[in-house]
Amino acid sequence: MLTPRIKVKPDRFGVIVRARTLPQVGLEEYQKAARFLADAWRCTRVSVLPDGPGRVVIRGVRSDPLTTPTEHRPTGRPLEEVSHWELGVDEYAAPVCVSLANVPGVTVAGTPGAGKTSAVNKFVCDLAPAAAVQFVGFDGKVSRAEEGDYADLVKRMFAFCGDDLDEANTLFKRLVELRRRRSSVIRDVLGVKNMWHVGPSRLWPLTVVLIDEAHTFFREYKGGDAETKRLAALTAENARLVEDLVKKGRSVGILTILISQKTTGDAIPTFIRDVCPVGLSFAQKTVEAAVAALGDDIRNWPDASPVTLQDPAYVGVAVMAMQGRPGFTRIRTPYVSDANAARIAEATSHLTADPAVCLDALLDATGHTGPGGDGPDDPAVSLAKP
Ligand SMILES: Nc1ncnc2c1ncn2[C@@H]1O[C@H](COP(=O)(O)OP(=O)(O)OP(=O)(O)O)[C@@H](O)[C@H]1O
Repeated sequence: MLTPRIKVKPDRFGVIVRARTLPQVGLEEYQKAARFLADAWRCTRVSVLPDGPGRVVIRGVRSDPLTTPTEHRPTGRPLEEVSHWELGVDEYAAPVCVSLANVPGVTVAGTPGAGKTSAVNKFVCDLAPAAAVQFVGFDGKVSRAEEGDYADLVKRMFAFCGDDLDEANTLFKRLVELRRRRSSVIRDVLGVKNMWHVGPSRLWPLTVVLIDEAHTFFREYKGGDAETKRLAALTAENARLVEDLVKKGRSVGILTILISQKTTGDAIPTFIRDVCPVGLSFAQKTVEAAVAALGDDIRNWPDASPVTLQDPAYVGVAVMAMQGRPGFTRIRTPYVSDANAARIAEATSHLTADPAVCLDALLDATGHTGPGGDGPDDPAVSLAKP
């Protein structure tokens, strides 16, 4: 009998064990034994992953990281890398981080009270201290910013709009205009076709478009009277404008985050939803809602389905799908209180700037006259390199 030598590191949740494989006992045999190890070690769950050739790392958690609430107190200091979105920890307490570079859209779904607002608070608080990030907010739940979840965050937003469809339409058009201007000048001004090759900067900030209760802005109005027809035309146009932002915004540094209880096709048009590479879902009531939020594949992973997260112990737990990776990750997101979000928004409000104005400044500084500038020059001519 051979007994492998192991190295054990305990932590708050359990143990991390590093071991060598043995003749006829490889990774697969360790993995098959995981559930017996869980019983023997009195762990909630045990996973075995490769740790280089001939080595395995065994993670055993005695208390479940998913049902252990955590709180995050934002520091107010800028992140080293603004494109790193630290979401929380997975079921083995390993940090889960998503790269936002080259991501044009994110969807966040979940039943009321499941933790969406707290997740958005964290996201904004983490990025707000960077001058290279600007935010714009839409909240379909309120008429004015002071009424809702964005009452404090609005201080760090260069524009905000409530449920007024005309106002939303005007603001979406303004953002599409920014997208167009950026697309037409990016090569001349940044010297690259994709902003992520050089990273966001103060004058070319990552522009985060937060659309909460997104269905408000896209819903279909059915009816023959003139007002209903007008609203139907507005929401249809809103959908086309947001489609433009999501389909063409990636390379010019525009990230759209759509938040809605359900992300079924009637709430967020599928031509928008299906081009968002990152999807997060907090608890859901039905399999259909889970499929809308995470794609059809979630049917194949019933243990990870957000339908299983309806117990109050799972408030703040989200399931994530990432394009190009099999399976799903469950994540315990830390709670970020409104008070902390207010503190950070206030402390960083001086960094707020309209990216369109930043673009004007950048064009001026680099001697370009951008489209939409006042100069008599044909923009195509004035932007051409000598
Ligand atoms: N990550 C978390 N960890 C622990 N508790 C949380 C977490 N997120 C939220 N909560 C608790 O749940 C409550 C509701 O959360 P939140 O407002 O984020 O839900 P929501 O999904 O945005 O709801 P709604 O759709 O109604 O806006 C919070 O006040 C807080 O008490």
